[in-house]
Amino acid sequence: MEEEDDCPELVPIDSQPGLPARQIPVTIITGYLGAGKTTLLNYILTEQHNKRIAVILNEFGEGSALEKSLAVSQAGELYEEWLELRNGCLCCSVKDNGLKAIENLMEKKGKFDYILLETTGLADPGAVASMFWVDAELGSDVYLDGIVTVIDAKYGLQQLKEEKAEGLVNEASRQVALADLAIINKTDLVEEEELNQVRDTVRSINGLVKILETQRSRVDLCDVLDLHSFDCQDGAKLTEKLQLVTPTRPHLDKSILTATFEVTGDLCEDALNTFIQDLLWEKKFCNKAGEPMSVIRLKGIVSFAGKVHQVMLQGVHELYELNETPQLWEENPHTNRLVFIGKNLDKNILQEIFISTVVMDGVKKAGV
Ligand SMILES: Nc1nc2c(ncn2[C@@H]2O[C@H](COP(=O)(O)OP(=O)(O)OP(=O)(O)O)[C@@H](O)[C@H]2O)c(=O)[nH]1
Ligand SMILES: [Zn+2]
Repeated sequence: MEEEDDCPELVPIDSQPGLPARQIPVTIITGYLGAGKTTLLNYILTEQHNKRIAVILNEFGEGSALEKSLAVSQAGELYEEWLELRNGCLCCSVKDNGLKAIENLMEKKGKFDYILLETTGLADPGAVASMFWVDAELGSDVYLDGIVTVIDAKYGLQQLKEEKAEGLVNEASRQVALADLAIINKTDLVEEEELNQVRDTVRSINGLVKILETQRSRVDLCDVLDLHSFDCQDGAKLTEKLQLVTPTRPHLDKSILTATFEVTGDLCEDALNTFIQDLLWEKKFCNKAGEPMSVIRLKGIVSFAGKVHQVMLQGVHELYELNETPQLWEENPHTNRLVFIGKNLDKNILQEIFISTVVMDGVKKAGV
């Protein structure tokens, strides 16, 4: 009974009868060991906002003293329990993987309206992100809002350049490749010159990511929450974003980079699926050196023959989705924009294959 009292009863959000249950946004917080993820979570939880945020600290048991104190100082010995934090935030700490934690959380639906999921420093955020697409049941309750990665301004460069055995991408680079927002933290520890190098390296990997620089992970909450990085409700915004992407140059021969192209015309849907599957699954396309292209993140806006709406393409590792957006095609001819983040990418080769296999007869004129 005591325990019951510890679990705060807040007013359910979905209290209006007749309305469909609202999906809860999930933000994944990644970042190399010690970069400042927990500091960021603590900051978000104590900042003034009117959200009730549930926090999942991955591998809580093995976590740092700071992580423990977050939970312990707020609510005593409770473990895997609901804790009420300042601002009415709720915190659920789990040892388990994120999926189980979110499932548990969803049983408490109505008590929170945002989920922050901290992954361990070495985690591949792609694997965590994928579960939102693969698990249909989970997908109806929550949606992935964005992937945030925290980078240590002092050690980040070293971590991003760390060489791995042939064919492997280091964890820090993978996290940057998948991020929608990169927070370069601990700027107090570096000189301008060093900071510039970190920023340039992050940009060289991911031409799409928004970059912020912080001390003690102090960010504007609106830069972190409600990014809508994966949903297709605002197709116009994504088009705008994709237009701004510039291709990047790798900072090391084998490192990850961003390739992008624009092609006008309507696409054949089946052919696009084949193209994507050949690229993501079969790894059929190679660069000039004969190395297979490997894509970690894929984004795009495409035009299918016979569809008046723009279609959004989202890919994380081997999973991808094509979703119609509410946005109508206004420009004519239709411009397909694709952004690829990965290894061994050759934009020209990709674009040639795309034009010859996916674009329907007609214009077939390449832009950019
Ligand atoms: N100098 C400095 N130290 C910071 C800053 N932000 C965080 N720290 C310190 O860096 C250490 C690691 O921060 P955490 O937030 O625990 O990092 P984390 O990414 O959660 O670490 P793990 O969960 O162990 O991977 C702590 O001692 C923080 O106090 C900063 O901007 N400047
Ligand atoms: Zn942490």
